[in-house]
Amino acid sequence: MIRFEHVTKRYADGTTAVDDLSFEVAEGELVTLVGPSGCGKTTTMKMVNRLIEPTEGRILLDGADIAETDPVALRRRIGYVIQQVGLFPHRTVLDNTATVPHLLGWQRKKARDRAAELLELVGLDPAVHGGRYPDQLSGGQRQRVGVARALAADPPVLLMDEPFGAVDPVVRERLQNEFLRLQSQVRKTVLFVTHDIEEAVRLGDRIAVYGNGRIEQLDAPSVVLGAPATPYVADFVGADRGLKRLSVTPIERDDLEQPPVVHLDDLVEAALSVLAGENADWAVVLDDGDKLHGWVAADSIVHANGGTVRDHARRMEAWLPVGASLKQAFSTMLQHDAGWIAVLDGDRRDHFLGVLTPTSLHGALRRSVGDDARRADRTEPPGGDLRATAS
Ligand SMILES: Nc1ncnc2c1ncn2[C@@H]1O[C@H](COP(=O)(O)OP(=O)(O)OP(=O)(O)O)[C@@H](O)[C@H]1O
Repeated sequence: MIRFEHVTKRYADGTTAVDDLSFEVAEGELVTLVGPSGCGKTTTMKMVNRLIEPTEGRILLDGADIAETDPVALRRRIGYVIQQVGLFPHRTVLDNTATVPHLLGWQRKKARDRAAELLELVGLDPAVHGGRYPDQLSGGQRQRVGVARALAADPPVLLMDEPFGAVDPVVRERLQNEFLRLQSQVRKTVLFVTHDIEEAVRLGDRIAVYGNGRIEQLDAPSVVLGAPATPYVADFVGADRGLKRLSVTPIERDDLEQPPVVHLDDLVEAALSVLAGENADWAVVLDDGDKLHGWVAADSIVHANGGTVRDHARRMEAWLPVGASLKQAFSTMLQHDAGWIAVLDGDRRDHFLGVLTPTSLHGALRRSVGDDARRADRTEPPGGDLRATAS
């Protein structure tokens, strides 16, 4: 969808801001550009909407060279969100949001309806906020309007330059989560500039780690964190990259352990024989519908005088749906002071799939490094020479 072919930008004073850059962003993909200040991220982004012209190379949008497209027409196909939102102070939030539809000549009612729809989508009530002026909003709300405005004409491409950089960390995390939810609905092709590795990892389908005008590595976040391509990348992502990996690695079914399972109405003797057969100290307890109830310990039933598991089972509150992150798994273990957590089928609520222990959690983390490295190999853009160049 967006393709950079050997793009170089040298400014008049001789600074090479971007150096022979070749990479591709697929349709519907969100690529974060991350790196220290001055490494060429913004220059890369501004070349896409022709606020800056490359010195060499070309950029293709849907296969067409953007140098041959009228810049104004081009920019109408590209939503642009920046840190200093740039809302018009004397226009209402609704009118600000409808800016591009107005420019495109939409009828007033259609443009305002679309703006109201977009405000709802970014979590602002048009009836409450639509008539306000930008200075009557919080910083986080202004950023949301910036996102709504960029999406108003439904552009296929979004460029976002540190859009959440000016708000405090709590609001920032909320905006990031909202944006992820939004992106899962609208599936735009997004280039997102940030200097914050946490943000890059959280948002990006892939992240491009910049160093001095070049991309040092372009891969899925878990690969960048698990297998940094160069010492520079390893240093940039930080010594705690293992911890960061936890938040981008989902629990998969194959990660789970299968302890013995008994049911609430099983007789105690039957449960004991299951436990003995598997040489286990405890078993997961399910109800009639195979939904998680809790667990039962061998030593709590070994001296029981008849009865069923129901009389001895304990409830288990530490559970997560499959697909939740390993970070959530770890955090749930700590929160419940539990040595394991139950993993349930997210689609069939409460349907028990298996358990995750610290050992299997570690296994999952190691498994995903290999998986992602293989996946990254398969998703190389066509044409071997178009790989992001590692210096
Ligand atoms: N108009 C200009 N003339 C000369 N040099 C420039 C110009 N604009 C940017 N540069 C230089 O180009 C390099 C890349 O700048 P760019 O703004 O792309 O970096 P960045 O990675 O986005 O940085 P930041 O995170 O600080 O915004 C820097 O060395 C910068 O000083």
